[in-house]
Amino acid sequence: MRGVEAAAIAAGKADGLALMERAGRGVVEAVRAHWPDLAWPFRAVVLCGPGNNGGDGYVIARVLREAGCAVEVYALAPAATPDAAEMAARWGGGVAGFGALGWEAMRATDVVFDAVFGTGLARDIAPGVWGALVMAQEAGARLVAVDMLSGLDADTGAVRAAGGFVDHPAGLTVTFQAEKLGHHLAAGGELSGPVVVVDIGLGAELEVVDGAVEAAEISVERLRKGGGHKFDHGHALVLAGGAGRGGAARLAAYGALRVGAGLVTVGCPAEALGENAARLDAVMLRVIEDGVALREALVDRRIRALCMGPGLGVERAAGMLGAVGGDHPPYAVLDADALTALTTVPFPAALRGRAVLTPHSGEFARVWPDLAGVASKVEAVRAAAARVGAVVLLKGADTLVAHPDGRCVLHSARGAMAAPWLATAGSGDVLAGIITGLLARGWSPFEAAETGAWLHAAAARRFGAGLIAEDLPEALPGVFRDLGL
Ligand SMILES: NC(=O)C1=CN([C@@H]2O[C@H](COP(=O)(O)OP(=O)(O)OC[C@H]3O[C@@H](n4cnc5c(N)ncnc54)[C@H](O)[C@@H]3O)[C@@H](O)[C@H]2O)[C@@H](O)CC1
Ligand SMILES: Nc1ncnc2c1ncn2[C@@H]1O[C@H](COP(=O)(O)OP(=O)(O)O)[C@@H](O)[C@H]1O
Ligand SMILES: [K+]
Repeated sequence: MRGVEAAAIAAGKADGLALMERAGRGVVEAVRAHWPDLAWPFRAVVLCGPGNNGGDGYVIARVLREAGCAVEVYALAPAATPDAAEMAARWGGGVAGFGALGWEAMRATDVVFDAVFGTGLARDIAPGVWGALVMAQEAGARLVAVDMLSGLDADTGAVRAAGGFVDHPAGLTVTFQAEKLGHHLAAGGELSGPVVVVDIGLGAELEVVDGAVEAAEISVERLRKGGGHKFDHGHALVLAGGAGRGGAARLAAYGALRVGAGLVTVGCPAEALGENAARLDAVMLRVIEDGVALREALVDRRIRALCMGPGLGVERAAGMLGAVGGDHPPYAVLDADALTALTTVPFPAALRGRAVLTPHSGEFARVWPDLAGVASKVEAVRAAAARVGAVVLLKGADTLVAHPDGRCVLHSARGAMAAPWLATAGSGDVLAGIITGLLARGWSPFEAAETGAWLHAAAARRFGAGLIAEDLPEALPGVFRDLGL
């Protein structure tokens, strides 16, 4: 974002002061629009940092004063950039230090504006800074984060505050020109609250910011089923584990079938045949005892996609991974036990460019322990994809999908897109199945993963509260109807 601003300023599209004025005014307008119940004029506290985020704060203070609000300004340190210093001068009112902040002032205020740090956060914030934000929340004021809640890293969403931080989301975050990754990833997804974007006029061509990570999208036209018979829509094979362990694979199988694969077969050991037969109708069944049997099954080149992992058992998964190869390897989703198996067997070379790996954060740390500590989830998942030469989808409310070539998309389930009922046993198995079904239909791994994440969350939202994993495949037809399919 700062690059964008610098480019706009250099190109003569805007000067810093004009952008800051629009930013500050935009925050005040966003507050008016977001809280129609807030009586004007109100009492406000503005917390200002030394940089341009603080500069926005001084604009906010002045604009509120003009609107008749009683405003108190507290500065962590004097304004240290030319633009912020100019805005502090234009404010011209009293400025107290953070040391003067107390419960009395906080309890007497309606809205607290956090303009301490924005995109320039460079290290952990001092306890006095997060303490002030906590005090605002506990005193019952509405907390407005200017650009970023101070202490959240704008790129990674990580909290940079030793010893503590706020434990409720901001009442509102008002950001400029475009959302930042830090509003969606890690703690930022939880703590930013509703995020409103204010256009400060940087120009439409500059709106895609922070490079390379874009929002996950779907192609409705590609989801449409054209003509042809069932084999034209692909055959998916879901590998299952032994007796009593078939639930996860069955969930995946129904995900694959509902997303439109022409045929879906569950491959299980003979001991689990009876159990699966009793539970499956439209999904077919065959005995696949081990890796040798899998290799034989894959001679049928109509089997376009494999789902390996849900309920498979780590040892069985390792054997199956070793069997995938030959001249015409299938496309594959590696989830759950197949990911754990990657700690003992190598990723099959035949699946390079043909697989989607779908770890949650625990599985990610197991497979790539050295990447788990990387502060940026984007960098970690990109590095993992590059290492295996396959698509990696790192699950969570902030799902990221990375291609080995560096492309990366974010599926953020927050705000209007929230899908908290997905946090339920077996929902990941259905996601693996949905992606497998799309691979069977001929989608590329990256597109299948991106679209799978989108459909999975959309199905959860459509079903709503009370969702369990079984409901996800059943909710897909409704999602498709909503999309006009
Ligand atoms: N012209 C512009 O560049 C515009 C900038 N805008 C605002 O400017 C912000 C970015 O401004 P800056 O780049 O000045 O950065 P910030 O204002 O976010 O913070 C940078 C300042 O804080 C200090 N700092 C960083 N981390 C610290 C820590 N943990 N403890 C103590 N001090 C710390 C730095 O030394 C520097 O003085 C954006 O978030 C946005 O709010 C908007 O006004 C839009 C226009
Ligand atoms: N709070 C949440 N908001 C949105 N999606 C979530 C949330 N919690 C979990 N999910 C999604 O639910 C799925 C859970 O998968 P996983 O952890 O593998 O569970 P399981 O192994 O029980 O199937 C993932 O797709 C994940 O992205
Ligand atoms: K801030």
